[in-house]
Amino acid sequence: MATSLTLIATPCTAPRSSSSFALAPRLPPRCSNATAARRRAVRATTLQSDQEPAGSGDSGATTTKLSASTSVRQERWEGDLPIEGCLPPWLNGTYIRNGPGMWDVGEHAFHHLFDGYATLVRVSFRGGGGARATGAHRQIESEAYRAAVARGRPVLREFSHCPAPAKSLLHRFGDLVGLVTGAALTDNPNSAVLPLGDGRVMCLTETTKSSVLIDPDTLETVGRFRYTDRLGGMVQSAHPIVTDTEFLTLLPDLVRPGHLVVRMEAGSNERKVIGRVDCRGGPSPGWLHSFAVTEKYVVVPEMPLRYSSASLLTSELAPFYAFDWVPASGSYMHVMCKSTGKTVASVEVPPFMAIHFINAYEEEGDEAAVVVDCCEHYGDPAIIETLVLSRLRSLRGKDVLPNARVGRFRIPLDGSPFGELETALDPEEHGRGMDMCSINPARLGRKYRYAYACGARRPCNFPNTLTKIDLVEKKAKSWHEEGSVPSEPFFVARPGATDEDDGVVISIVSSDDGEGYALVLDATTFEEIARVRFPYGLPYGFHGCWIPATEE
Ligand SMILES: CC(=O)/C=C/C=C(C)/C=C/C1=C(C)CCCC1(C)C
Ligand SMILES: CC(/C=C/C=O)=C\C=C\C=O
Ligand SMILES: [Fe+2]
Repeated sequence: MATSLTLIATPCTAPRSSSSFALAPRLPPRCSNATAARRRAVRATTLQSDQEPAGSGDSGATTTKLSASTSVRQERWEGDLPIEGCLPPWLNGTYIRNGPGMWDVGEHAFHHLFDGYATLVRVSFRGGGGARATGAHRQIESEAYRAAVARGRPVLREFSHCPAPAKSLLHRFGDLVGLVTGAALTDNPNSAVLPLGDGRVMCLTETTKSSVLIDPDTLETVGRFRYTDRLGGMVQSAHPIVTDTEFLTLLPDLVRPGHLVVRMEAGSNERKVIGRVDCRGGPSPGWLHSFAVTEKYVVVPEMPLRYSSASLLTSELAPFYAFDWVPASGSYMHVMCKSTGKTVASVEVPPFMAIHFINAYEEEGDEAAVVVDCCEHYGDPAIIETLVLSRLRSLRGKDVLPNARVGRFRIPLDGSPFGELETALDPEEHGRGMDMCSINPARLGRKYRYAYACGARRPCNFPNTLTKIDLVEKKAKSWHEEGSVPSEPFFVARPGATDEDDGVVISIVSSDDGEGYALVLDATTFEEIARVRFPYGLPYGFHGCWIPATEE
């Protein structure tokens, strides 16, 4: 059983003490900004790293006291963070990362990585002469989280967890209503965190009700994001595409298999339909965690891992939780014009399995096409099972991470019925592991050269490197530290930069020896330039965002 760490009810700024954790002198002393004052760590008063496990469940193996998949319940922590190395003078702003940091509640231990209650980690950087970093860590107070803490068990349906059916007939009727209306589904927004064009910051996952606003400074949960339209639907992409002016997302239609492509203007709460794509395979839409856009088009993927209507209606788990693997139903890619809502291409493609799309762009000329890149798992849904917590905890060091690659689709725009899928670079370049990607946002929807992702240094059971992929030279550079699990490498451009890789990459690392720190890599060289340590280990998390500081 993995240990769970509970850091509850800590004051906003907990008592400060001298740092008692090692600051490894990995970087030249002349470059260190970690003055004595800044070395002061803020220790949460209730830190109990040797606390007994909170649940018994199926999490399996014995582990070290803190690892990436150890639950850390942190109601609120804020403090100064010591910096090792040099923050670039221009790095002024806030990085926030979302993810499932709490997989145990009461006696209940969750089964899958995607089940955990949403946990935010913030690092605010002020680079240059008076460099400073402050951090924060807080649970998102979703209805699912609050109910689970109050009852000592999950009450709503999570990714791999269905609450037991009610015993009485009357309550069974209540269950049915919950299933049909979606009220029984989680609102635990543990996937992405997105600054909207109007300054609001949204966290979300794949249920529509999971869209929640947070305060980026205090990490406080502001409240549910209420869509004022009447589009309904229970499910959404966990990765809307957000720019300064708009928010684009897909709403799978589970009744009449298809997807609504919708747009919401910055400042609005009303989504408007751009168009609808009908699914080609059945019996239901393919799982849609993320999608891609080009400058003119929205690309809607349809893969053979499909929502299981039976599971959703009965609250019983399907072979892949809420999904069925239906290879015979085929794989397709659809391309919709953003301005007309017309589907301009709908092609059959080789079988694929992708959770995250990297980017897409248009190729003009005689052979006009849309090129779409994704983290592709060789058309095998086994990656879902790889992310079961007991496997993550018990198989560390075993080479059981399924192979993945940068999959590149070419979707012809001339009416041809088939699209191609090829491997964009030799997967050995990134250890045959590939997921949790980002790009320079200035290249969104345009031809691009670099992607940042988590790759593998084998043997491993989970991606354990930060990798910069050069899609032109077909090469990769990696950062790796034994026993460390880094989260998605998030690219932040230097203000005024023109080169695509002029900036830094930020990731939060959870290490086996119980450390948690934000790592800052030079995006060009992919060398470490700074790390900023938290006073205790942090659980693994998914996706991040960057909010530039406003001029003082
Ligand atoms: C964290 C991540 O990558 C994915 C999370 C997905 C979730 C929480 C999916 C939840 C769902 C249900 C609870 C039932 C309905 C279907 C579905 C949206 C998959
Ligand atoms: C951790 C993960 C997906 C997270 C969802 O947002 C996928 C990891 C895949 C491993 O290669
Ligand atoms: Fe994701």
